[in-house]
Amino acid sequence: MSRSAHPAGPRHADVMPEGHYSAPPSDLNALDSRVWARTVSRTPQGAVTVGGLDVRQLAEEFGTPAYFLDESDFRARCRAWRDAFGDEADVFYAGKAFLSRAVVRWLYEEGLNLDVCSQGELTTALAAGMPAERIALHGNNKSTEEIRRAIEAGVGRIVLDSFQEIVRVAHIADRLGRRQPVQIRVTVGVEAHTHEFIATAHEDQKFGIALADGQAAEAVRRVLQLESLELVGIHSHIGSQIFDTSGFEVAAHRVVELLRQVRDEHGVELPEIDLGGGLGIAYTPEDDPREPQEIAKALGAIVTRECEGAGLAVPRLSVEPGRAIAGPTAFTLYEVGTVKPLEGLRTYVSVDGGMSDNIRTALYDAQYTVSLVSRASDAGPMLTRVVGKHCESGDIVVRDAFMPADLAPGDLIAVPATGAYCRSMASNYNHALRPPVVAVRDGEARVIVRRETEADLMSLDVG
Ligand SMILES: Cc1ncc(COP(=O)(O)O)c(C=O)c1O
Ligand SMILES: N[C@@H](CCCC[NH3+])C(=O)O
Repeated sequence: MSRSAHPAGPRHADVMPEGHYSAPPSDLNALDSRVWARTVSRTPQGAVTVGGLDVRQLAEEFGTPAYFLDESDFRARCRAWRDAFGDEADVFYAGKAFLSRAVVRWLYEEGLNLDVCSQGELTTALAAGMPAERIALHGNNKSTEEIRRAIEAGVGRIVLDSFQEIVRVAHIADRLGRRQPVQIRVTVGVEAHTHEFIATAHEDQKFGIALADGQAAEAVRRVLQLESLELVGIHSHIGSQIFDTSGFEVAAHRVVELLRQVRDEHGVELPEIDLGGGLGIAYTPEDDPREPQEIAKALGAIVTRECEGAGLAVPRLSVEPGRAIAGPTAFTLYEVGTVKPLEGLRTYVSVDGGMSDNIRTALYDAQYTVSLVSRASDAGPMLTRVVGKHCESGDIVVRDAFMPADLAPGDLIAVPATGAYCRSMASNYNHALRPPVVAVRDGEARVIVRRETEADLMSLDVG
């Protein structure tokens, strides 16, 4: 549909412009519990609260844009994963989704382990007191310094990603006089039904060692020969924002086949299998994620069945959810700066943040919803595009959203489900100051990552 074909007309015209939207929701003031953190609700007076605190007061105190994270929801999700997998399995929260020292303490207290994939994440984890044996180190190109720090700290596992890395980790462990537990990350050849940039188990990509051509079996041979490495298991991560367990089923089948091969060739039964993370969340009410209980049951059953078929003892299972824990627990609060109607197209709503605090829309064409939160409105719907303030026309936060037609500068709007991969992927584009993360719980709000300041920016610019 070409844009010039759209007649000028009412704000949401008879001939609708291209986009991902369906009909306007019947109630623009409703907050769909599938996409909002658990303690978010709208008061009878119209404003929205989180953890019992009014967003207008939060904006007043902490400014906008800002991420507000529902701590009790985060902790509840940790517990749900922990309880669902029980004592026979380990849950490693994937720190890349969002990590801070407060988060590390919550993970520790709720009984989760932690997957880190960089020195910064490792430092954060250790600084907040996560016991090293509960940390796993990932990465397709870990530096020698990262490896040294991890081994010295005594991390529970390093996940090996290439043949060069096998030698590198073995050498460093040897020099430090350690025997380091390791897993080998394999690519199982599954095409995950997700965006190309976040699928990770097809063979033509940078992560892992391929099962298909015997490379993974060769990696096992090499690791088993190295005194300073203790091979504890095989790791597979098939991608991200995945809704069904069929990809995990194929992955488990192929990983168990490798375990069988290893037993037959070396007489060794590897005690661990990690199926990675990647479980999807609801960004819009159309998304239908599985509950941890259901996932745990399905994955446990798949692994048990495959191992029984191969005559192997069932290894200890681990998983690495990041998005599924952090994602739904936060929203980004923005103030509307300008409202620009383009007749017959849509209304552009500019907010005080943008692609610097949420790159996912630009990067993956991710879909989000948005709501007016500083008041309720009984105005009719208008089709909007929520955009940021960056010098980039692709600076879109929410591509298509219906908002009340009386939306005006000064209103506060919020985008839910921004707890994962928003603050952690935030940038300083246009010298933006990255927003704070404010944890809210039982009527109290606390900054856990402070807003960047101009002084922070200037301190990097050494003249
Ligand atoms: C090895 C590994 N584990 C876990 C995750 C976490 O993924 P998600 O946040 O989608 O659960 C990732 C990222 O995709 C990953 O690469
Ligand atoms: N950052 C991605 C997912 C990649 C996860 C890490 N392998 C996202 O926002 O969806």
